[in-house]
Amino acid sequence: HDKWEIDPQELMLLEELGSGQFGVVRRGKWRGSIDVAVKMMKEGTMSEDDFIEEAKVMTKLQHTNLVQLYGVCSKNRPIFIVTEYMRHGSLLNYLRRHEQSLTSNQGLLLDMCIQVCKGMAYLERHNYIHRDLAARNCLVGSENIVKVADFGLARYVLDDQYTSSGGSKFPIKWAPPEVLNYTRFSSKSDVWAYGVLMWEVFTCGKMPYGRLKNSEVVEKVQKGLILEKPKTCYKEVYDVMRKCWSQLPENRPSFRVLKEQLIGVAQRLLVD
Ligand SMILES: Cn1cc(-c2ccnc(-n3ncc4cc(C(C)(C)C)cc(F)c4c3=O)c2CO)cc(Nc2ccncn2)c1=O
Repeated sequence: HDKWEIDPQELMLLEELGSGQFGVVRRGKWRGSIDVAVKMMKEGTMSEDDFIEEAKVMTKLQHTNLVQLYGVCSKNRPIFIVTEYMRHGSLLNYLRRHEQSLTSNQGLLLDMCIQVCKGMAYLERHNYIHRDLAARNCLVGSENIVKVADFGLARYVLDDQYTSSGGSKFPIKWAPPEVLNYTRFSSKSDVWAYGVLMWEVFTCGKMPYGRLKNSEVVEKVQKGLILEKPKTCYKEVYDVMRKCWSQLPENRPSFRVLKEQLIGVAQRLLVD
């Protein structure tokens, strides 16, 4: 019996949560009581057989700061991807909606960054690359818990506007030089994206590089321009962001090291 295969008859579909890269996502109940989110994969958006194979691995990735994949309904079309439900939606929307109360709460902003870092350190330990880490791809649950979502799914997107670095949907503003030039993804390219995510958190959801066009961002990033320090951000926190934006991947810290550094900063800042 394939543990990762979910019987659709055990699912009750409720309201729509939004439509992501692959089509409509709805809230649901699994086996009567478990809150889930169900992605109903629009035909032609994903290389489904490859994903179904990978789902066996993904269901084994379990951490409090990762949105848990419960399984898939792959026996009929469209396939369903069933995950844990996070009641407050994307971190990006959460930051923008709560800007007033968050700007004065550096401790909470830093805690959110540390939670994402813990989830990413777990993926790094399992040699798992996210490929599209950003505040829009993290989710918020009860008691300000933050989890990383949709890790690894970028590999199965069929839309080449998203997959090729020249495409209109490629996340240029979260990409390091080696990804812009050679689409060379690694945990160190996830670290660069994590630095941009920290900037998003401390600006409560501003767009990185403002209204600069993607082509202008590519040019500036390759010249070594980096995002400016957010107004409400301690210098020690900005120093950590800057390390994530080292031009060379080997000069960026690992998520394991980042986690220790950020916890250290939190202890120093929150004692005073
Ligand atoms: C698990 N989950 C998923 C979503 C939800 C809803 C719609 N689209 C998405 N998204 N968003 C982004 C996304 C991105 C990708 C890349 C391959 C990385 C590009 C692949 C996806 F498959 C998705 C997806 O499905 C999500 C994220 O997977 C919303 C939740 N919760 C709420 C709660 C209240 N209001 C709105 N959403 C929730 O708990």
